Amino acid sequence: MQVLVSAPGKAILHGEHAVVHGKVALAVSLNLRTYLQLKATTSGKVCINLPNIDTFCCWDLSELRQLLPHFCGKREEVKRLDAELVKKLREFVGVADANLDTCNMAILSFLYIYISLFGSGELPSLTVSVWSELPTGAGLGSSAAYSVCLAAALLCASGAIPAPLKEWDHTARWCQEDLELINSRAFQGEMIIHGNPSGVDNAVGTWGGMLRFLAGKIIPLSRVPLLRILLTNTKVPRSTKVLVARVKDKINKFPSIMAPVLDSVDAISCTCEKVLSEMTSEPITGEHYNILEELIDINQHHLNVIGVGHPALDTLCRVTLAKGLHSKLTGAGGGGCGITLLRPETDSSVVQTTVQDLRDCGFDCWETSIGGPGVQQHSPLSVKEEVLEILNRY
Ligand SMILES: Nc1ncnc2c1ncn2[C@@H]1O[C@H](COP(=O)(O)OP(=O)(O)OP(=O)(O)O)[C@@H](O)[C@H]1O
Ligand SMILES: C[C@@](O)(CCO)CC(=O)[O-]
Ligand SMILES: [Mg+2]
Repeated sequence: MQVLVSAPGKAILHGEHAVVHGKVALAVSLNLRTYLQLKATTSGKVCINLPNIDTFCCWDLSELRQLLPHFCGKREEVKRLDAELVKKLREFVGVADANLDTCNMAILSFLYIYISLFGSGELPSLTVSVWSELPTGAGLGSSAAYSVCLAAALLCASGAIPAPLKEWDHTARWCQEDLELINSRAFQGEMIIHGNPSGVDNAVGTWGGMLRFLAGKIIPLSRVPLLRILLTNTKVPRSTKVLVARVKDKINKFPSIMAPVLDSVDAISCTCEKVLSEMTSEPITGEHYNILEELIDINQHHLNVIGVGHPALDTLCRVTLAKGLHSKLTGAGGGGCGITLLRPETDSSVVQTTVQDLRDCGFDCWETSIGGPGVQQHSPLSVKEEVLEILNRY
């Protein structure tokens, strides 16, 4: 048995952090994807290869079986983590509670999904290799794309969902019911990595396209205008888990001050959704873009107020504004990535000089297309050769 899957990263247009506290977020998938290959083996081992984060691990099945007595097998409850299993896995991997180490988080989420799916039967011997085009830990949903790929491949390997790819297909997607299963298992992976995720990132990784997310409810936005977006990675490292916890502390400390800010972010997401919808039903005017730009500016100020800005993100906003372009952070902030809205009439020479100015600040910067498909199964022919070469190295 062999399964090859991929899931996209995401950009949040509006609503990051507020969405954790029950407000609306608008998010869109990117054309940057994470790829995962799972191979059933007869080695009696479970191996995981994560070259993006330089992590390679193998365990004997006999070692992993020791975890099973602590796994109670009530697997229908997927909205919460099995605290006993998490504790046991932390001991097994040797991670303290507060440890946020990149490789430990990735290993823990893999082992959690693996044990919770296979723990009540025979543990299979397999090798999983992951490669991503997304920067890790930079606000583009790398953790969600990783968790969605793990969930899809392991659910397939367990037989809980079918492999949708037919002999003659290059790519295939699962039916709605299977996507819901993938999304809920991926949410568990996100809980391990994020602590308290809203679920918006794994929803975009699962369904792709643009969606509105509110309190776990996912509404795909099918009629959206084509937006041109510049992505900038400030390369300032940050952890979503730490930033989400920091925002929660601030809300607890200043509830009456922070609540109106979150309400305002909610109103920004709703206004943006309305404008985007108008742009598909009436001729697009400069005024539509003026409003989208103002919403970006207001939200960026709010994100600074809730404590998730960074001087490098201020630099991004300043450098792009000097060219008449508007930017905000995307994802958890504290560094990582920002988005810049390009107007249809923005000349390519302006884009090029902006990109150069941002690169001169030490940032990575590229124009991206948005709205790509959610989680997919692939035939090897439909995956870029360089990606296949990396996955097949292990
Ligand atoms: N390609 C990958 N291989 C292995 N682990 C990965 C990969 N991509 C992400 N991860 C895991 O996800 C963690 C980063 O998640 P984090 O939520 O902090 O950032 P993000 O998802 O990129 O940004 P955001 O949540 O703001 O969109 C890494 O520390 C690692 O554990
Ligand atoms: C910061 C946050 O709102 C988005 C991270 O991409 C966290 C979440 O929703 O889980
Ligand atoms: Mg994440």
